[in-house]
Amino acid sequence: MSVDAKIEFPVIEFRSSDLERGTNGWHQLCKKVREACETFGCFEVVYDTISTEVREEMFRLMKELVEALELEMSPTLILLKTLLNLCGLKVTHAFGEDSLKMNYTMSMRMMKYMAPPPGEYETGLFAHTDKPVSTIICEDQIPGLEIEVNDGQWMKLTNLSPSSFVFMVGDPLKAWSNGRLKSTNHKVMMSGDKDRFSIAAFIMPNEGTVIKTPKELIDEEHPQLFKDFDFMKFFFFAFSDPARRIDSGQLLYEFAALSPPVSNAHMDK
Ligand SMILES: O=C(O)CCC(=O)C(=O)O
Ligand SMILES: [Fe+2]
Repeated sequence: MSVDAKIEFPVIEFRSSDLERGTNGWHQLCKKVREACETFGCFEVVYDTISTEVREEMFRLMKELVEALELEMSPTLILLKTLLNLCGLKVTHAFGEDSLKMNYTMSMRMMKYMAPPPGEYETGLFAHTDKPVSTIICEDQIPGLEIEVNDGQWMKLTNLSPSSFVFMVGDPLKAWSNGRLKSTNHKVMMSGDKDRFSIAAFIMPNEGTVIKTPKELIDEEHPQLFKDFDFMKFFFFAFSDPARRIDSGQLLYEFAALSPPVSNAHMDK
């Protein structure tokens, strides 16, 4: 909806001839960009070097991938349920209570990790545990993802099949499962001479979702480790300023740890 018909949103054409530094065209372009940024803080970029066909193809493929990932997600949740049961955990009731049922949106992020200088081994993404409920990573066959298997021991995920995704448990799922599911510390390390591209699909529960450990997962042997918490509050906390000083894997404990753990926390609820 247009707010005021008299206000004209700046439209700036980026012609390749004007992109050469120091030319007249370059100076004029700089002036237009500066003015637009001063008045509006944004502007429309007309840049036809990237053809409409390439853009259309990119969005078509992205839609295809999103649909595939959405399909992938439901089997993954079923798999989780099965895994928990196979681990001997008495969770049949918990699921029959729909405790893992939630409404969520999937947000996606595309990443490009630049190849490091020759011969170097460089951090592409610092070590962290994921803050969404779970993540599915799709990479372009250039390895780089590493997971921490023991304290300080990193395992490189190489030789992933071209049709595989990597599923990561996030901190909220770890809290929900009373620590039984592990939210693995992971990072991206770059070596070699190729850039790496990846796409991550994050499961973000809707606002108001409370992460609550089902009572079936709490007993004398497995006291409740985390209090019930609002997912969004945890998410905002994890990306807040004070959280910067805290190790990523510790954030969940800082935010929601019950100290000491409680073996009958849910019993009378
Ligand atoms: O790019 C990757 O392989 C990992 C991305 C990741 O861990 C993240 O975005 O949380
Ligand atoms: Fe991650």
